[in-house]
Amino acid sequence: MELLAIPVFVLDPECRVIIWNRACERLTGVPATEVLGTRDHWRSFYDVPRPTLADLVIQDRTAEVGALYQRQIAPESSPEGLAAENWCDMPRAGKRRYLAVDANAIYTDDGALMGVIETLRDMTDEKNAQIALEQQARRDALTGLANRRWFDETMKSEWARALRQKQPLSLLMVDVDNFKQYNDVHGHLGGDDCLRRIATAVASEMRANDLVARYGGEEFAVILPNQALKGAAIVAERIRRRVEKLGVPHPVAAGRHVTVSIGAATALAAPGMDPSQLVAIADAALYRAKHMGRNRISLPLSEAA
Ligand SMILES: Nc1nc2c(ncn2[C@@H]2O[C@H](COP(=O)(O)OP(=O)(O)OP(=O)(O)O)[C@@H](O)[C@H]2O)c(=O)[nH]1
Repeated sequence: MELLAIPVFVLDPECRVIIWNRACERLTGVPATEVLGTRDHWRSFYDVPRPTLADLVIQDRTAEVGALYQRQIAPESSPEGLAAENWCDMPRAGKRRYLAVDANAIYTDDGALMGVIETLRDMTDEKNAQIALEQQARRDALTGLANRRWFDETMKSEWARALRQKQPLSLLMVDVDNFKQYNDVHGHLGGDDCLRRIATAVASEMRANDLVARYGGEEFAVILPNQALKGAAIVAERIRRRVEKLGVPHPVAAGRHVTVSIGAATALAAPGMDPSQLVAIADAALYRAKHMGRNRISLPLSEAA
């Protein structure tokens, strides 16, 4: 076991380390001499005290795996023990790692527990590749912003959160003005370039919890969690000005520059309502902003000054 290429450690029935092989030393950056005979093995994997999978098997706490691990592998694939995957802090190795872990009990001939063997597989590269793929599938290819699917998912989860926390949820619909004429003069590729510049400008005005998405065509949507209408109007006006200041020449617009119109909406989520109503209210406000002459923001009718 010492020379196995796979990282392995073994705990005795009192959860003390009795084997910590070389590959485990390499993975964790912790020499065997430091952990053998101790119950400190968790320190090699986590910043805060918590059981490893082997501890859960020994202590018959298998019901806790779901809460403690990112992913539990179905028991059928590991009938003798437990299998799970988790992000580990790896304090001594200095680099977070995604580990696939198996923990299997070893018994004496007369059925007494001798210990539990835990094997570890570093799956960080595979996990990162999977995350990158998932992220890519949620982004709009032209602008790199969240795509419509990500927008819909976020609206749903933020709506549920707003309902739970009794916090307002705001939404901005941002639409490029007279974009058809821009395309007509600069061609579709020129239009694409303009959309990218606007996307970057809108995204630069956002805070960490906000989500900017390409809603479709030349329309963007901005989700502002925990934001009341007053704050949403301030963000909207900042975005409007930011785009105007880009100074992208427009062949026919009144100010000769590309501008956006923005409709804002805010709701205190209530049971029986759904996020599509917020989209409809913001869309109606956007329509009014267009109707009033473009390059402006508009609030829901009941809130407008
Ligand atoms: N270049 C480019 N153009 C797009 C894209 N998606 C939509 N468009 C164009 O955006 C234009 C939108 O035109 P309209 O809906 O008439 O709106 P508009 O000309 O912006 O007028 P208002 O919204 O009323 O100010 C159309 O010409 C679409 O072809 C895209 O991905 N790239």
